[in-house]
Amino acid sequence: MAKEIQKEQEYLDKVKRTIKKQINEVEEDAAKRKEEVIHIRKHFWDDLKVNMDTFDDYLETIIGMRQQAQDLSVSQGTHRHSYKRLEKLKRIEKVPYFGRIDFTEEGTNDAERIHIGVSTVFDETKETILIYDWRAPISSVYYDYPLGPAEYATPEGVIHGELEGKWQYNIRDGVIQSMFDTSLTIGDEILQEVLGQGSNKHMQSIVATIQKEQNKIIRNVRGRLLIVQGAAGSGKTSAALQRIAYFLYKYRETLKADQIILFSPNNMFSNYVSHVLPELGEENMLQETFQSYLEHRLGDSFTIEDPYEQLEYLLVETEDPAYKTRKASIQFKASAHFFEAVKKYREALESDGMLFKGLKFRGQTIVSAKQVKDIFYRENTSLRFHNRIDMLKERLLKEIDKTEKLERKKKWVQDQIELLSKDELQKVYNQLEETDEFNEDSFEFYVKEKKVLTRMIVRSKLKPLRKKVEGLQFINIKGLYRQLFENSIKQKLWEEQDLPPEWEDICSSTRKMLEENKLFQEDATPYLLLKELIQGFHSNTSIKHVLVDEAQDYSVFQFEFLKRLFPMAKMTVLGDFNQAIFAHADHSVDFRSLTSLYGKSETEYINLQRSYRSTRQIIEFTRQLVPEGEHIEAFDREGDKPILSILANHDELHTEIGTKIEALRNSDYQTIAIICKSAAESSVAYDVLRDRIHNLKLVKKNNDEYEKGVIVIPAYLAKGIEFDAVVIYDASMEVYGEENLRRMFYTACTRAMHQLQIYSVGEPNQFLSNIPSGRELISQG
Ligand SMILES: Nc1ncnc2c1ncn2[C@@H]1O[C@H](COP(=O)(O)OP(=O)(O)OP(=O)(O)O)[C@@H](O)[C@H]1O
Repeated sequence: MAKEIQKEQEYLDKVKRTIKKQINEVEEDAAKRKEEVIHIRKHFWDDLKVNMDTFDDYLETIIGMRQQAQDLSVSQGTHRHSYKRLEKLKRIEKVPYFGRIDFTEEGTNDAERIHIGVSTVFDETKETILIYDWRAPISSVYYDYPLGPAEYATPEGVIHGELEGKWQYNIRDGVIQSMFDTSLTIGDEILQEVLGQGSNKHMQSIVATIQKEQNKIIRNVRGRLLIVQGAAGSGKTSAALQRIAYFLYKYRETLKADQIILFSPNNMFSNYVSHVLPELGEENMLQETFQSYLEHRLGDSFTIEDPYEQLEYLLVETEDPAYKTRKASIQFKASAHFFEAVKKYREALESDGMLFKGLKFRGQTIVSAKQVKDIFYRENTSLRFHNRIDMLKERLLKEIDKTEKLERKKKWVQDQIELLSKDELQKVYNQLEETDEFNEDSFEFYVKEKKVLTRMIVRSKLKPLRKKVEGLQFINIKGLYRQLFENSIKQKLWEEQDLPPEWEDICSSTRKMLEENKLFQEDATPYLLLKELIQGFHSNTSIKHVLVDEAQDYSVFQFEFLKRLFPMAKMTVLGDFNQAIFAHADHSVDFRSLTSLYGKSETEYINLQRSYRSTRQIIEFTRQLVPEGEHIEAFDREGDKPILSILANHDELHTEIGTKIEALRNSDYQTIAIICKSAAESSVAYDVLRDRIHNLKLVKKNNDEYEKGVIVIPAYLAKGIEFDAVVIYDASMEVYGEENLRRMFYTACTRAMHQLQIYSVGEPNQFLSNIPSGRELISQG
């Protein structure tokens, strides 16, 4: 082995020398480019002859300026490119590669040694590849095959061959620390080591240890929709991010990072995952939360409840008299029934039920709401709905034209002219000057001036009304959404048995919110969908890939919406039913039902069963918390068993937590989370524990950064992230007594990588009662 390592170190040294040389070359080039840019910027005006005397001089000046600007932009582009290349080379200088395959292509005799790293490195001749990018076609063999026959797809066809050897390297600072022949070692040594390390403030890339099933997700480019259901910690987010890097490599000629968008649950999560792509030498994709999109579209008209407010209400306000109605409302409004009803409603509006706003100008009605409605249902009825809306818009604009003409004659216009400021008058003269009317004799000029002023005043006063009509604001969307919850429409849309018993109360509370210009979370997407179904969809055609993480928290409305919003994009949806903690979860989409979005032939489904985040002991415990959890496989990494400690009261609890945190800190754990059920419980816990735990932090929904150290956090905010050690604040029956909190509890426990400590004040919750104590879980107290 020592000999093998030495030989490999020689290869590594050669690679390092090549990289160093390239760094020097690129550095030189980058410096030159920089100087060029500075020179052009500094001497932009010196090198330019500015002469505006004649039209030809003027033209020449403009052409010269354009040329200079073009030169500057080219130099800046080249400089940026050199700089990027330099950054890439520097990043791989210390660890140029992490794996190797020895592959004999069919029809040849010798195995070629293929070293695999984060990016491609050529030798000096630029003909031989010293390191293959992990995304290159041949690199897939490294992830997909054990020794023996293997193949990989290239644009020219499938290459068959024999995989003769497969190695993993542990390289640090340019020195090989160890290397593993994966055909000899049992298990994945490097993966063991990586997973055994402490958690980080930011998520890390996994390219050195991508697993076969994850590679399928990363490289899948077949259909329009890829659905990934995966256990907690199975690498869904990781796979999503490496998939983006893969796209950026595979389609590098045509795809830019800002044509990819990742929908994430909150800003803290966005921040947590924001380092993976730069670490891989790629620019970050766009990131958005669904809530921020809703705010962007509806925030001007409504105050929109955010999903965490909604969840907090459901977790905490169980004694509120309106609680039952609200819960039923949330579930109903996320259901397929409601979705179908909204679509049916929009269709029904073609023949009846549209609501409009009348047009008024200076207190006078131009067209009343009723007249608009009459026009809509009388004219152009054979056209399609959206064309009818367009025709109606044109018609209303014409009515405004008529009004404009009439208004010009009115006295208020003359009054306004007299009140015009000097500046405004100047503007009119300028206009007249441009049209040559200035040269005419003074009487005519006076008449024209008046005309222009009159036109200008009436037009500018009517401008807001025109804008409203152009923006289709004459359609009363709020009224139309409200109408869905009125008795007048009830029979048309629903079968009595489809409606929840709380229907009447749901209707009145929804109407009340609308009157106050507020939208419950559960109303926001249906409202927007209805608006778009009526006014036509806003779409973004530049986005080519949409990835939705934590997709179990999205309703059928939201998926439909994303599909229509990004009509040119392929979609990747990643989630885990067992972590569906949102209120509508009972009625949330089964991922398989998403097939209807793009059809069966355009949809692929991948299931990830193996979990990598936590130790075997933690996974063996957590998988018992959820139905069919026995299918979840643990990666073989050993650790302590989770511990359940039952305490008599909160004083004891706080003393115990204080001691536990001290012990965890002494064991050098960097990220420790005390996970609570809700923000309310977190706040209570924090107030007591802050005096006992030094530098304790409370995480709230608007936190942007994932903090190292010891934090108190509600379970729903800990989603998607992980901690070295997790302390469940109070897993008692009192706190988690409801069956619908099972997934929340599971989500909280599965955040732990190395240590899981569960406390319960009094009797533990029912999810723990099925677990044979003393085996996976040791009971103390
Ligand atoms: N192939 C791998 N190599 C190294 N680490 C991995 C691999 N796959 C997953 N991990 C690690 O496992 C942890 C969990 O991964 P990730 O967060 O992507 O899982 P997830 O399925 O999105 O989890 P959750 O559903 O609980 O949010 C991370 O620390 C990640 O780095």
